[in-house]
Amino acid sequence: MPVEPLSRKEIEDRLAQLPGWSLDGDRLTRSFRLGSHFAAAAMVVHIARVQDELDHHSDLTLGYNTVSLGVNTHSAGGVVTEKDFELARRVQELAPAHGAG
Ligand SMILES: C[C@H](O)[C@H](O)[C@H]1CNC2=NC(N)=NC(=O)C2=N1
Repeated sequence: MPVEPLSRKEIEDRLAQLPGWSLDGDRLTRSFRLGSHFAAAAMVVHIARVQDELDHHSDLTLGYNTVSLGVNTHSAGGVVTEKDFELARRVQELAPAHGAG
């Protein structure tokens, strides 16, 4: 089933439930700060597993004590869809276990 682009209002309504996430152009983005570089690397692996499960993948960047994501839906023309929010919610759920804020 094709995924449809979300309207600006639909995106803003969903962002209101996702602290720390924002719309940067046509991508949902968020950065997390962690207690160590190794903790950040572990969170990247955890996110990678979820992304494979969802078959939906962000640009996922490991920095010094940071993890950053940017995601949109290529198959919908590189815009934000419900699939991006599904991934963002899953990342929000796993973040506390990594001490990520
Ligand atoms: C074949 C596979 O389902 C597609 O390439 C998936 C994989 N992961 C994806 N990730 C993202 N962010 N957008 C997509 O359109 C997408 N498509």
